[in-house]
Amino acid sequence: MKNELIDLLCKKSFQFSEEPVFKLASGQTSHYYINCKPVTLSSRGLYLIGHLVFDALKDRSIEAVGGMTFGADPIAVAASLISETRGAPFAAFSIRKTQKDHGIVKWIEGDLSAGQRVAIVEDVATTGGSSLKAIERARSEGLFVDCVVMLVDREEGGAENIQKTVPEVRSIVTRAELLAAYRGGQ
Ligand SMILES: O=P(O)(O)OC[C@H]1O[C@H](OP(=O)(O)OP(=O)(O)O)[C@H](O)[C@@H]1O
Ligand SMILES: O=C(O)c1cc(=O)[nH]c(=O)[nH]1
Repeated sequence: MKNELIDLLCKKSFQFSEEPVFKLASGQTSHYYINCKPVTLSSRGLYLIGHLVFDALKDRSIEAVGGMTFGADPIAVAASLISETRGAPFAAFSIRKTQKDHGIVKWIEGDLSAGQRVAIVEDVATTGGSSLKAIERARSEGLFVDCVVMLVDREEGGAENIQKTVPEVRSIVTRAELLAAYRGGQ
C-alpha cells in the first residue's frame, strides 16, 4: 500500500522547479511542493491513506483523530472510516483555523469530550508549525494529544519541533522516499 501511495503522490502531488517559486505556509520558499489534495481527495488515495494511518495508530488506544483544516480533514476521515471496518473504531475531528462567528461557535468540530486521547494528523509537515497550532488548540479544549502522524514528512525539522511537545511522531512517507521514487520515475 505504501508504495502505491508514493506512486500516487509522485504522479499527482509532487512538483519541482529549478527556481524556488513555491511559497510555503511558514513564509519560506522552496524548489518543490507537495500538494497532497489530489491524492487525499481521490477514492484510491483515501483507501490507501485510511489503512496506512490506521496501521500507524492501531497500537495507540486513541479515541479520535483529527487536525488543522483543510489538509488534515480527509486523512482523519479516511482513518476513522477504516478504523470501523477493521474493528477498532475511533472518531474524526477537525480544527478550525479561524473562529466561526455564528451558529454554535466551536474551534473543534466532532463528537469529542474533554479528557479524550487523540492523535493529530497532518498532510505535509515542513516546520511543524501547523501541527503545533493544532496540538495547542486540542489541548486548550481539554484533549490529551497522544501522538502525531504526518502523511509526508519534508524532513526539514518539523518532526523534531513537534517532538518537543509530543514525543511520539510518525510519518507515512518521507521526503527521501518520495524524491527517490520521483527521480526513479522520471
Ligand atoms: O509544517 P508547516 O510549516 O506548518 O507547513 C505545513 C502546513 O502547510 C500546509 O497547510 P496550508 O496552510 O497551506 O493549509 P491548507 O491545508 O488549508 O491548504 C500543509 O497542509 C500543512 O498544514
Ligand atoms: O510548507 C508548506 O506550506 C507546504 C509544503 C508542501 O510541500 N506542501 C504543502 O501543502 N505545504
